[in-house]
Amino acid sequence: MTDADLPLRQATPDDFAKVSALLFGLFHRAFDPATHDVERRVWEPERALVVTDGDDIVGHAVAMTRDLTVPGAVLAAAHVTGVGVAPTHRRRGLLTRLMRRQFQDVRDAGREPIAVLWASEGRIYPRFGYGFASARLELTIDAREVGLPAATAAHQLRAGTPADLLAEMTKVYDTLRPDRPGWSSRDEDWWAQVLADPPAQRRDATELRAVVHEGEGGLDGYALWRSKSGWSATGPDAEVHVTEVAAADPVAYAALWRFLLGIDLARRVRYSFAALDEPLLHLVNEPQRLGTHYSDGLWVRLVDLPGALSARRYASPVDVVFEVSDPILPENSGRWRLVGGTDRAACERTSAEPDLACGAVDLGAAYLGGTSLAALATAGRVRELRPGSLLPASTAFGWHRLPVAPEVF
Ligand SMILES: CC(=O)SCCNC(=O)CCNC(=O)[C@H](O)C(C)(C)COP(=O)(O)OP(=O)(O)OC[C@H]1O[C@@H](n2cnc3c(N)ncnc32)[C@H](O)[C@@H]1OP(=O)(O)O
Repeated sequence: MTDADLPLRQATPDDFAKVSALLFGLFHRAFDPATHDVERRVWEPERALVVTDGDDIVGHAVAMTRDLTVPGAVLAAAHVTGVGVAPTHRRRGLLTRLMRRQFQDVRDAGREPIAVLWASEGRIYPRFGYGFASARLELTIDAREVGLPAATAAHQLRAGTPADLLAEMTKVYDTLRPDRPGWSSRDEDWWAQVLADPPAQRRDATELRAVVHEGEGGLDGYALWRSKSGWSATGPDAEVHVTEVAAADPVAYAALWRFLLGIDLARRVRYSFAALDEPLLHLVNEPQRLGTHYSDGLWVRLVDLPGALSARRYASPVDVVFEVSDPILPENSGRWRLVGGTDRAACERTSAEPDLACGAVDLGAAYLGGTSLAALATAGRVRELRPGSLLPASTAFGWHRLPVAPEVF
């Protein structure tokens, strides 16, 4: 039997043990029962695909059912994860088969116009039409070298375990989510995944801790963090590892960061999910000492191109014709006229002369408003066919807030 003939099928609940063993191995993680259990809670067998070779599972990919906030809208989006092919079967086209079938399934279900993922390596997914759509800043903050303005309003911080404060955190998250491109919906199981804190993954740091903020109007922010003890020849040298900060207003945002940066005995604060337009850059008195490092984020695939382009909103009026190429999903190829603005959008096939030419991969990259069409044009990926059409389209695809995903899924 050649690899092209190996059976590819929808998973069953009983497949999870083998899928889990495959993924632990591929991602170079020692098996950990606690992680296995929490991953099982979010795994969706009916949306998982496996390739088998005899009794072995040698390939896997799953699409999780979650919503994603995009500019001006909250959309159903296939959250693709757990992609892997056994080292014994790599580079023989199994991933290609899994991706094609997954797109077909998503298209057939007709519910999700886009798919989204975190890529283990940037080289893997552009060939399948995924564009690099959001980036993030990883911060290593020199806590004693940055100052924040003093508090100006009455407020209160309440600390507890994540389990104790889950209801409060869920409330804040769901209130903020509709206006935060890159945030994914979290049901009870996803919160369990986000808060899962297996000792095997703590890397010598403490358990996860939570703090919520209450301002004059009540609950309006929270942070999740852990810390790692450290002593140097000159004294205390602990680190605070912040995993999430969410705040509904500037008072809560400043108060949470004042708390995190002021924890006694700590000298560094690490945070890996800052947006490229992170407000902290403008709050502290020494942004250089935030120790910013540019890093990756979400990759977006327009599975149903007209459905996706008409589902988001645009920062300014746009009326543009794209000539799109999409070798993997030819249904998306051809000329599309997009007319939209801040309150509505429509995208339809047209025979009109095109203004811009690009791949579906480039519209995926631009979709969340984090990668500009102008930058893609400078990189030679988007071509301006009608002079003057690029800048208004590029402005329209932007948004008032840059996308950032608060968690790796
Ligand atoms: C959303 C997520 O889950 S991200 C996690 C992705 N998984 C991992 O990184 C785990 C370790 N790696 C793997 O499991 C596998 O190597 C995979 C899944 C990345 C690739 O699976 P394969 O079955 O080997 O891929 P497949 O044979 O279909 O390759 C298709 C093409 O992509 C290329 N390709 C695949 N993986 C890579 C890679 N890691 N780097 C560069 N090119 C790659 C292949 O060379 C091939 O190119 P070609 O068509 O020009 O010959």
